Amino acid sequence: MIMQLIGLTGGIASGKSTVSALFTQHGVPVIDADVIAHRLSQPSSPALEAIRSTFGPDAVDAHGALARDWMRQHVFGHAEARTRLEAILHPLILAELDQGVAALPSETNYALIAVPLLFEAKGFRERVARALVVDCSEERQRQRLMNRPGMNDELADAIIASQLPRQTRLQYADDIIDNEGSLEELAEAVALQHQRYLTWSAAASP
Ligand SMILES: CC(C)(COP(=O)(O)OP(=O)(O)OC[C@H]1O[C@@H](n2cnc3c(N)ncnc32)[C@H](O)[C@@H]1O)[C@@H](O)C(=O)NCCC(=O)NCCS
Ligand SMILES: Nc1ncnc2c1ncn2[C@@H]1O[C@H](COP(=O)(O)OP(=O)(O)OP(=O)(O)O)[C@@H](O)[C@H]1O
Repeated sequence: MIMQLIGLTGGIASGKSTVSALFTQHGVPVIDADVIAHRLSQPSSPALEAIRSTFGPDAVDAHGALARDWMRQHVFGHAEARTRLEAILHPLILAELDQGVAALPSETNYALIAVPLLFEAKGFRERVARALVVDCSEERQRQRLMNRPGMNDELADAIIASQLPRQTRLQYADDIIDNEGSLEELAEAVALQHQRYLTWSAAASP
């Protein structure tokens, strides 16, 4: 059995984490780039010293972890700063993704790699056989995003503008999960897609 990798992506607050949790309920392993990025922002991380020397002492909090609020304000709406942060974090995220894949059980049919910037950032798309996009309208996306603590219109605009436009992401998709509706509808869509991937991964393995 050759394990197949699917890249799961979507705009901010489109529902990637919710979809990941639903695939996990079907026993599908999910390796999440956001979870890795959060781990890399903890005090012991090799990224922190590079972040401090690039962005200055304000980028690190009193405990030695990444100052997330500070960094959010500094990178969204500031493409050059965002590129510098990504240049530090993305190679480390890719290395941890590869380690995670290598540690998966050998009997795995297929696994998901959840990556918000699957199409935007270098190195991610080429690691997966197919790209699965979680999609919803921009109105629904903003509605879900604005429920997040500390969010405001200006920050939401800046984050959405730093990601691919919805239509471009849909053009790059191999598969799409619609997340405009209820959680029940989403669970049904994931169950259907899971069956398709089981069939596809069995056919793709010699
Ligand atoms: C800027 C940071 C500190 C803000 O932290 P915050 O807690 O607000 O966000 P969190 O990390 O939970 O990410 C939430 C969402 O923000 C969006 N996002 C994160 N990083 C980026 C980015 N570089 N460009 C565009 N959107 C991004 C994604 O949709 C992601 O799902 C953080 O997002 C970060 O360290 N980003 C750089 C690492 C990265 O590129 N992560 C994406 C993995 S491919
Ligand atoms: N179909 C749905 N019905 C109702 N609420 C939903 C639905 N899908 C997602 N949500 C809610 O919308 C919010 C965003 O979803 P989620 O965290 O899964 O998105 P995400 O794409 O992982 O976000 P991020 O880009 O920040 O990582 C969450 O509060 C989630 O519970």
